[in-house]
Amino acid sequence: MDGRIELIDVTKEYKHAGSPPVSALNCVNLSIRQGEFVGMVGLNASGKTTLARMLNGLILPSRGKVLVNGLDTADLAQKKEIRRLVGMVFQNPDNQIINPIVEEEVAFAAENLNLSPAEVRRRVDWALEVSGLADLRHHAPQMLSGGQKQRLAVAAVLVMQPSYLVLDEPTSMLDEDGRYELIKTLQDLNWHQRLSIIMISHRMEEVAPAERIIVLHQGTVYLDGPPAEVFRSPRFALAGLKPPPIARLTNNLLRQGHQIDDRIVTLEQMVEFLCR
Ligand SMILES: Nc1ncnc2c1ncn2[C@@H]1O[C@H](COP(=O)(O)OP(=O)(O)OP(=O)(O)O)[C@@H](O)[C@H]1O
Repeated sequence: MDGRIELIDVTKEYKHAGSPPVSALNCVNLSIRQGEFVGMVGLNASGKTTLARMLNGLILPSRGKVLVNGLDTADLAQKKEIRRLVGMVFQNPDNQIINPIVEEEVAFAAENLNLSPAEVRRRVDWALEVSGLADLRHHAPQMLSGGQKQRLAVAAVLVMQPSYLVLDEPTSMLDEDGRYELIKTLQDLNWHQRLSIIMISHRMEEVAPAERIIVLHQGTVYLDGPPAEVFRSPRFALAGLKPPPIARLTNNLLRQGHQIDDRIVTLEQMVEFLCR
């Protein structure tokens, strides 16, 4: 049976002595299948980071349950396996990299899994290859560009052979080239390795290639569906969000009566359509 992450009636309240509780998530129900590419968007403070960190048990629900392939994130005995199944990549790669050489950084996580040296080597070679870093394996991480560092953070998670990769605004510190390379790497991992990608971003053009977009608004799942439907929904604007330029172009053309595939939301899809 295919795996999935399930959130069942999940509520999260942050409590600090002396202040009223802050409600970050309200009764969220979600199911993310293994192999899906999900973009998660929403205004500041809508609950995205809280939800992302719940997916591998970094944050536990105040009420409700999070199940990863059936394992409860609140069950301490499952913590190690859940952290292996659900890899996390954060905003700033500099905060995640601790080893002086690229391949040592990638090997580090695998060495903690009690694998044979041959298996560690095999996984490191594979992770560097699929992250496009094979030629940089002997470099010092601080010599890498922002985009390369972020792909190193991805490679360091991949050696654990996760089923899900959760990325919290991974491109926010990258330039355009770095963003493009990272998104391309994530798409390849999703297509070729069937790795689930769950990516938070403020840039709609980055989540447009996903197969599903989840919009969080005031701690609830406000919209959930294929990108074209989500971007066209009146609720998308009500959540304070603006579709990416190509989705707006497609909608304008449709409104003017042009014959165009209404699912087009990315530049690549538009180019393919026009060249057909
Ligand atoms: N550790 C915490 N203690 C108290 N309140 C918190 C804590 N972490 C988050 N919050 C509050 O929970 C709500 C949701 O925050 P969260 O960081 O999950 O939102 P977000 O959508 O990721 O925001 P952003 O886009 O700004 O990163 C906000 O009101 C935030 O202030």
